[in-house]
Amino acid sequence: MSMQIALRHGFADFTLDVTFDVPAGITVLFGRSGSGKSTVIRAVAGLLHPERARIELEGRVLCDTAAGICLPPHRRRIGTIFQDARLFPHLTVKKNLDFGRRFARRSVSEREVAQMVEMLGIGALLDRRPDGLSGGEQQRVAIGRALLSGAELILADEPLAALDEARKAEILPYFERLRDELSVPMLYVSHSPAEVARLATTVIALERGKVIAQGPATEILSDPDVLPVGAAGAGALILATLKMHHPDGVSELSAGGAPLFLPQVEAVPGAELRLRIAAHEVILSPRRPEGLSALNILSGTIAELREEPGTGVLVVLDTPAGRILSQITRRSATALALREGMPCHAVIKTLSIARENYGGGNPRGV
Ligand SMILES: Nc1ncnc2c1ncn2[C@@H]1O[C@H](COP(=O)(O)OP(=O)(O)OP(=O)(O)O)[C@@H](O)[C@H]1O
Repeated sequence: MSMQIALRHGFADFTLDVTFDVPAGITVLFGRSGSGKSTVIRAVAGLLHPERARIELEGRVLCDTAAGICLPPHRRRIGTIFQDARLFPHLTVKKNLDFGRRFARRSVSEREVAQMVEMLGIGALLDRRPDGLSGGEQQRVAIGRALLSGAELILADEPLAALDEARKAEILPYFERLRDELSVPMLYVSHSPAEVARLATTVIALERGKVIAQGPATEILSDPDVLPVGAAGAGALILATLKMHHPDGVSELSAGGAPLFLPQVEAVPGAELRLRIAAHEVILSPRRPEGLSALNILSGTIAELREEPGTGVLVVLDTPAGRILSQITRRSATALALREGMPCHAVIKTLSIARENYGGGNPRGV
């Protein structure tokens, strides 16, 4: 399953000019406000007629301006999930799901519906109407409706933006399941680094209407050239395997052979997890620290020192667990005489890796 997108469209003060592929899994369009994310979504959905475009989904041409082809939205076989669920208020959850099915291009069996209902945890809601559901529940129904329409691609335009933190935490695992258990690719818009780290298989980073980087999430998020949200949002994404739960409530993981400790992780030993480690949470020490309360020490080599506007320095450390970013002051960098190629140790407090910063599933970008 894949999609190829090449788009060019100009507004008075803005030109979008992008070319990228959407492979299996979740491809996150990531970038600051005004970088062009929604314009891409609208063009792919068929809600905006671009000046020049070629969009192909599974070998089907949805839009080829050179050939005068531009299919209307209802012929694209694309399901869309917006910030607000946009369910029909007068219909029950079951009828809302049936509505998606009615417009499916292929017949969707009762078994498929039952699987989807189970996957999204909405079985108990089927006879209820949308106004009695929480925002997170409504969004899960909207996802079900989009998937049951027989869509070959799901567009998700900031689907969590209108939810509070508790509802976001409730719905993120469902997106993880869709990513890992379904073959339908998803193009997902977000400007939250934590959300990108948790969900993205592939990241397309946009800036002023151009793609500035694209590739597997682990590479793009650890690349100091790609900080669409600014240095303050910098953080690395590393992959780890859960080893065991200790009786004192700490879970032990292994990241590239290096041990890491987190507060009780809700997963079984052997599970693969992705961890986002924010750059401002990482302390550096040229010598291996001893006698600290912090449990996680990753040893590595400084790959790059990058001056940031203001007083900061972003340090890129290569470790067996992957690239780690650390945001420190220029004063600290000078005091520690940090330089590229130097061995260094990253100290990460166990509690600084918050629940919303780790998630399970297929993180390797396949
Ligand atoms: N219909 C329009 N007419 C003129 N300019 C537009 C139009 N739609 C979008 N733009 C401009 O195109 C640029 C990109 O907008 P777009 O909504 O795609 O960005 P975005 O990355 O989705 O932003 P956000 O995260 O705030 O939603 C902005 O400068 C915006 O003002």
